[in-house]
Amino acid sequence: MIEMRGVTIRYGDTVAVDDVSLTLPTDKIYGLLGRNGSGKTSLLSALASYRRPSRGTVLVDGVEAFENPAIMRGTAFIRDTLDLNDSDRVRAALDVAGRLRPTWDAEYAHKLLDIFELDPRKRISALSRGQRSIVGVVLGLAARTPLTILDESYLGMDAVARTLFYRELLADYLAHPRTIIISTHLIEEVAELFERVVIMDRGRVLLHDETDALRGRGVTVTGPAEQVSAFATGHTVLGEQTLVGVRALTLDGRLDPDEIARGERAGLTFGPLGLQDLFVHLTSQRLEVSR
Ligand SMILES: Nc1ncnc2c1ncn2[C@@H]1O[C@H](COP(=O)(O)OP(=O)(O)OP(=O)(O)O)[C@@H](O)[C@H]1O
Repeated sequence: MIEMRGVTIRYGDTVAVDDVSLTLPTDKIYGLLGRNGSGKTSLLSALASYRRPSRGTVLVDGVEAFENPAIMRGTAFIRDTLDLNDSDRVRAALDVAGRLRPTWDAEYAHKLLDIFELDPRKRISALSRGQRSIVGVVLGLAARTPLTILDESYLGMDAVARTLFYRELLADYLAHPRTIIISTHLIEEVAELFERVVIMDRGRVLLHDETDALRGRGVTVTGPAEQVSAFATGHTVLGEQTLVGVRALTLDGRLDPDEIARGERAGLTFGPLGLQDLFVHLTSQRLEVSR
């Protein structure tokens, strides 16, 4: 169990994390979502023992995490800015990681480089942005640490590389269950991987729940604009998209099955609420929804 108790992180006058208490059961994949500047990286730095909170504590299985060598060896914190020696070759960077971590799987690391078609003889300084991200992802996955944190670590990767990454992450997690926390802005793309979702807003945790429970929080209804609007009367609308006469509305809450059946007979289609729609709704005050 990983616990944050009353964690506050300040930079001068800025309160980046504001009195957060959070309990994270282990061996799950978490998605950490939040708008720019909402405090995700700061929160993750405290979870990874990179930063001592201004106030509060982080406990791993009841033990204070900060400056605890065993907990730190068991934590991989991969950020978009990799802390690597630029003159090293990729192979050397992997060797360093292997010496630091008892759980490191060198064979798996090289298998991942093969999958991503990255030559281990390349120098870190010669890598493209996406290739640097691939090195980060390899360092995170092959570490097989009880706590693995990927903080927007795969942003430079192209769509093929990201798909390979999601596939590998899931396969390796199923073979070696551990706690993985992924912070991302590519919500819909990774939503399927998350067992639980934590949403931050202005330094606070707005929501922490199972992904399946969140999906049950709303429904989308799509069809001819007029019919959709008529159907939505009396419901709270969370989001709207209209394109050449077809309207898709996201409605709050579950619908009565009879109501859905009536809507389907009228030519409307229904689907579950997308995580991104819920996120946008919960964290944006400035997006006006028109009807
Ligand atoms: N080293 C720092 N010095 C001063 N302020 C900082 C520092 N790091 C972060 N902040 C501030 O703390 C707040 C939270 O930043 P943080 O990087 O944790 O957010 P984030 O959710 O990770 O953002 P993003 O999605 O843009 O990466 C922001 O207001 C940011 O300006």
